[in-house]
Amino acid sequence: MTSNVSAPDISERAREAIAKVSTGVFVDGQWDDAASGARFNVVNPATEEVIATVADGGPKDALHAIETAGRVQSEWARTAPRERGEILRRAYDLLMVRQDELALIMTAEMGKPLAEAKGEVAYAAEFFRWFSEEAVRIGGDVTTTGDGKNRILVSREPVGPCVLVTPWNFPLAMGTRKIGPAIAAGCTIVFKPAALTPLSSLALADVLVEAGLPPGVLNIVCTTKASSVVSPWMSSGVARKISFTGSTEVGVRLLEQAAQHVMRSSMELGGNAPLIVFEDADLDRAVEGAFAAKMRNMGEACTAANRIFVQRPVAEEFARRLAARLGALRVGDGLEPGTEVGPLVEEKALRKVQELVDDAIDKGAKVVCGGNRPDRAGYFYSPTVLSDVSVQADLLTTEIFGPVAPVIPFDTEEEAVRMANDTPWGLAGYLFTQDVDRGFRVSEALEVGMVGLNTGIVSNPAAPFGGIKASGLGREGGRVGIEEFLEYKYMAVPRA
Ligand SMILES: O=CCCC(=O)O
Repeated sequence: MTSNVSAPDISERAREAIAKVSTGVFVDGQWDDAASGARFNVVNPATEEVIATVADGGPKDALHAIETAGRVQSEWARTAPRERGEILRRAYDLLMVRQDELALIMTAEMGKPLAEAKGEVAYAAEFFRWFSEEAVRIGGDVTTTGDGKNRILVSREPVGPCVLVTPWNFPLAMGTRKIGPAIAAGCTIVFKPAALTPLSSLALADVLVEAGLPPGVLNIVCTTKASSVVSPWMSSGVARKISFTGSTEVGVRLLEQAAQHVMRSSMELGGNAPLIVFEDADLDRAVEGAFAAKMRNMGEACTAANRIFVQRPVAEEFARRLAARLGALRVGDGLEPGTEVGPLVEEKALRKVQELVDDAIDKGAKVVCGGNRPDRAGYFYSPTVLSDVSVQADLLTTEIFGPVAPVIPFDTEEEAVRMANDTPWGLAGYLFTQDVDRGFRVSEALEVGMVGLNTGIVSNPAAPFGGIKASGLGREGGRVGIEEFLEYKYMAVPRA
């Protein structure tokens, strides 16, 4: 990254940007303290310093938010689609105008390097642009019954008030990917962002207000006790839909709660993505693809390549080249110019990564690069490549969520596909081959919702993002993204 701004200036600009963020509970267009008056700390994972405090919401705040969303729903559903689309389009423009400022906030609260944070702001904004275009294309259908006696008029209506719960790893984009289609469809929202990264979401509220979103359509409650806010929403009988991104364990609990009120549910849950490199692959391309699939967001992505299977004749060479790529990366505070790998989000995450690597080494893995913590404050872990990883190693059955690339050799295509599918998860998978038939054959055999064929990136606002098996239900983005927020209604009208 090139920059003519020195590190202290950037930290100062980050402080100024954070100081502008409203840090209360946001309900009915008003910012308030939490009913309990409690606040919690937001910590910069690179420096371990407190950078802000945020209102720590609880059940009272949650009830106020869901009642508001319920009260405003029918009026909001009647707004012109073009009006909803234009609010989203203005919000897209505002996000892009504030790209630098939002990136500074994101890097300070979450750790990703500034260049990646800017990339995420653009990615997040694109969901608003995409759904601004979808708002005016909510179609219907007119047909006739088979016996010719009735007309069938099919219309699409907003599903109703939505509970949106997002994770810390993409603090802005996971919000816009849910808020965009909800607004486009005419749904009101109660939204709980992750407690580790609330500032980006709170800044987004200000953007939407400036873009003209009416009071009560979006209500935000941050909290350190997720169930004290989300459970009242789920049991309110007012919320008609839950859209959650996070762990499979929490997703299952939310589905149980959703079942009590038969709520529509979209779940974007964990992953354990396989990445397969066949001996006929263009190895440079495979290394770059594996690098992207592993190192995007420091490995803290549900799409991250968690298990890299490489055909035996090229396994050693591939591991060597990948290690050369990862080992050369500059690790540091995301706000420092030139940083390519930031810290992990919190100490717990760091400990987990360290334990997984130690376990793999105990079970015979060789460290090709990394395998340790750099000697500095903050939750840093060195980019790591492990080769000859045993299938018994815990990191092959656990979402690593860190910059660790385990390389596992294989002999045959059947063996690679069998190992790739040997997991309860099914979010993303990647493969590298120059054989067209094999490319399609293996893509079709992988039990996942998304395949990268000779590419390490699958995420795009125009694509239906989501998984199968324990990785979730429903899709976000693409043409189908808005469907998750719409219900069908049909009228039968006699043709007499
Ligand atoms: O962690 C989930 C990845 C999200 C994305 O790639 O859009």
